[in-house]
Amino acid sequence: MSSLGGNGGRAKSDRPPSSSSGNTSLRNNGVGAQGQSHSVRAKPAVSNPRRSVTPTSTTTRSISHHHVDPESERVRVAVRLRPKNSEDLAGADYADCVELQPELKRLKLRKNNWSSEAYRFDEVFTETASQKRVYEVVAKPVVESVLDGYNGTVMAYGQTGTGKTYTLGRLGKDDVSERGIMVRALEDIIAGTSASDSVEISYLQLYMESIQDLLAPEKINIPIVEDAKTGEVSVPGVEIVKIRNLDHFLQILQLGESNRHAANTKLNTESSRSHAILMVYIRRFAEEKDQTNIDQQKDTSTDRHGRRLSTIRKSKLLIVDLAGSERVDKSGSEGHLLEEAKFINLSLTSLGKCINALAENSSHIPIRDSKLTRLLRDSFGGSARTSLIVTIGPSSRHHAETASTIMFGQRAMKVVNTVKLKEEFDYESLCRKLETQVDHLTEEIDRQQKLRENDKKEMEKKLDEFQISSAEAEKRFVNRSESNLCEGLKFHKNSILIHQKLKFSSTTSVKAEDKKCRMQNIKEENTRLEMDKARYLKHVDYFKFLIPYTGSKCYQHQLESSTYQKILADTTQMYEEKIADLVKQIEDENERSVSAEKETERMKNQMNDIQMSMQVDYYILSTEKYSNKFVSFCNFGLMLVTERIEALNQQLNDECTRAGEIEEELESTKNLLREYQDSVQSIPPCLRKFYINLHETTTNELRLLFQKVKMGKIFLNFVFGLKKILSLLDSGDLDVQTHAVKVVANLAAEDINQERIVREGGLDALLMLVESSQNTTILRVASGAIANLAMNERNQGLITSKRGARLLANAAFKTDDAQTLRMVAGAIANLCGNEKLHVVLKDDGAIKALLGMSRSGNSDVIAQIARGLANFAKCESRRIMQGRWKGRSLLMEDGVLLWLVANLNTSSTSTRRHMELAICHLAQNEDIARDFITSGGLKELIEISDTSAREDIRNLAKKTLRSSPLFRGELRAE
Ligand SMILES: Nc1ncnc2c1ncn2[C@@H]1O[C@H](COP(=O)(O)OP(=O)(O)OP(=O)(O)O)[C@@H](O)[C@H]1O
Repeated sequence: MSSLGGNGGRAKSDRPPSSSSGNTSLRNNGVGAQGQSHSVRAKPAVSNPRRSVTPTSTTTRSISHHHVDPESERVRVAVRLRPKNSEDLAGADYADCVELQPELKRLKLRKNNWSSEAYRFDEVFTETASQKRVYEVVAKPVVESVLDGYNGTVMAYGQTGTGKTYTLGRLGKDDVSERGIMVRALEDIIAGTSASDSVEISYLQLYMESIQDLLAPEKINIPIVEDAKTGEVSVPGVEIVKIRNLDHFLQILQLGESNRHAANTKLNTESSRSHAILMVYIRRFAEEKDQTNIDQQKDTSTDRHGRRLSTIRKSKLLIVDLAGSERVDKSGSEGHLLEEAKFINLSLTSLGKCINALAENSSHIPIRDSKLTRLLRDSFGGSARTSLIVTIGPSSRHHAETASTIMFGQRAMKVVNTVKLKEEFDYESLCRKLETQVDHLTEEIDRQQKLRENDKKEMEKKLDEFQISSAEAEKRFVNRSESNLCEGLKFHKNSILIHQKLKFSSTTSVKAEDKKCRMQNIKEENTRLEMDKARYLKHVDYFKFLIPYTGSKCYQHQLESSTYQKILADTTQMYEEKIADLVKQIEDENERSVSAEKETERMKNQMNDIQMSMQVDYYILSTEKYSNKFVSFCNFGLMLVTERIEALNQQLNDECTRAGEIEEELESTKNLLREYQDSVQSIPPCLRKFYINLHETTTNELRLLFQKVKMGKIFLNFVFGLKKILSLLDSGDLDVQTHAVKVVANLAAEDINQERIVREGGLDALLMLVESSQNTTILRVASGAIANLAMNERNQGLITSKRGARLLANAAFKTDDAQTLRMVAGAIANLCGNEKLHVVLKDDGAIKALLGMSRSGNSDVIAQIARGLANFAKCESRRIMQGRWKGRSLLMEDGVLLWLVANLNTSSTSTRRHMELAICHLAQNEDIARDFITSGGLKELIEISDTSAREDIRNLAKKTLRSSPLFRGELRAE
């Protein structure tokens, strides 16, 4: 399961690399695998799987199917700076704690007063960034992917009053350009869904570890339910409202807002003390378009009632407005509010811990520590696409909170989610569809069965009739013509014979033609013979006519000669026979011709019969073929449905098996955790060896450690070694001591490590070094470490209570090394910002020492001195203005004003700004007004009101000049 609760083992190859620290180092380039795009959403190359539905038997089954097309994606983080409010402006602070470089997507945070660090984010919004732009960069890509079926989270994190609710929850009733992410997201979701889809919301708040329904505030303590198999988190008791349109949503959101509990704190009278979570549930219907089933789709994409059948994509958008992340002590919470802040801190702290653990690829993610982390388990390291906007204010007063907010954002950027498309079949529809298909097919099969039976009966009848008629025909054939009729019968059973028969038929016709020809010849021959006979008879007649007239004996003789008579008789007979024969032949031929014609006619009739029977055959054959085809089609359909059911069964089995595997995995992870905890209890031998032997370790090992710390690779994980490292601070080996103090100084640079360093005795050890070490490097590094610790309000009192101010003052006189003096001055300057320590600082000689360090002439040192004096003077003037203090400035005795007047015009711009501020604030002390005039302060104040590079300082100087009667008098006198 990959979520807040359990992706510890996942490789994070695409995690953004972190670069080494330094005065302006990039702690996190933050773009990593996702490239430079500022868009939160890299349009996923997630395929759009379609599910095919196949016809089945009459039983249907609904099996949950989660399509998984995972894609690694880092949590996207943007930072937004709130414009200065009246409090920020009134304070006319010496410097903002951040500098934005939006074109580089970079933010520079003043690390301390001599250096800053740069951090890169996915986007950096200046105070002028519009709500529209913030939505489009931070939330719109998430909203679009939610519409595509992915879960998404948009979350705001930051100190109270920095604009989380403004960014997320602004309704913009009067001015739509003011609308926040919630309204804009719903606007896009409503526009991106159709009437058949559904958009529902619930709105809840997490307050004091209790979930309350903001749409039904009477519902409190609503439990969170986690699906053991899918890990999905739900809050089943909450009200879910189906959204009709944007106006409807605005009404609901307003109702929820009015129910949201907001407690006043000193920091912001409208500060929200609860975490508000808007949940938007989207169900979208997607059409089936699987090409493989296109034919079946044509028939079955609607059920019998004409309803369309589809898959469902269910996705969820969380918009989370976290409670303020400031510390309890600073918000001035008391009593109930203190309790409340503890709970708020508990959930935010555990969110931070989870994010740290995920960013560090830890095997244990403490998701169960709070309800907030349980609710957000899918948003960090899970399968949702997540965008985080961290909001910060400009004021240096909240430097520590701003720094911790920025670090939270940086760590969140290292968290990688594995987004997954969540698509399910609309199982109800699928069942309906399968049932419909089954009904349809069953009906069709019955109908076809009936048709087939009818056809069969019809065919049998026809076959019978045909058999009868063919038997009769056969009989007739046999009777009429022994050979030809039999042949004819065979023809109808065999197409080859039919062709032969056809051929025969044409041959018969040819023979008839021959006969006609021959008849013609015979007739012609006959005619010719008849003509010969006639000619011969004429010849005989002519001889008979000549005989009486010639009397010629020869002729007589010839005529009476018996031979001649015989020849004549024979010839005559021959001709007569021949003629008779020919006549006979003609008659025979005529007879045969008639009989052949008759036969031909009969054969033609026979042919018609045969063709008729052939058509019957063809009909029988095609009907059989059709019904066979239909049967195989039905069988195919049945087979597909059966296969589909089997596949779904298989899938169910697979998922059950997978669930079993996951449970086993969980069990083994738990065992591992137990082992790990055991091993933590008794520090593993390797670690023990490493740290116990640290005394003897070479400086190279320490160097390596130092590098690691410098690279930011070791933060809280350093627990095992911190004590040992601290013990090395008083090592006899100078080299070891030097490296050890460097390690500690670098650890102290991280806010997150400071509490532990102080608890483990690190502050004492550092002060001891400042007091006793003669080594310049050690002195410089130890002072730097103390300066870092002194940035944090909670350490400042501790430092002075441990004589830190005096030790730093002594150190200031002990060395002339400019870099060491810069650190010492920086440390004192930080302490000057705490009004409770002013007296101690003065009494312990820290102010005098501060001024004394200007002897170095080093501009960096002078910058720190000026900053310290500005801090001091500002705190004093604030107390005076708030009526909490009256009296001469503690700075006057040590000659601060004279120093300021003397150095003002020779300093660099930024140092000059601090000096100008110090002069302005000192000028507000009425009790030193006269000294102020005589020391030349008034002249400088007038100059500042006119020429200062900063408008706010010019205004402060003018205001001071106006407000002091003495100054006004002086000005009039001039
Ligand atoms: N970008 C901005 N532009 C203009 N005004 C802003 C901006 N951000 C915040 N504000 C104003 O600052 C004030 C505090 O903002 P908001 O209530 O949103 O802070 P928050 O971080 O939600 O505080 P809390 O944690 O207490 O809820 C509001 O008056 C708000 O209108």
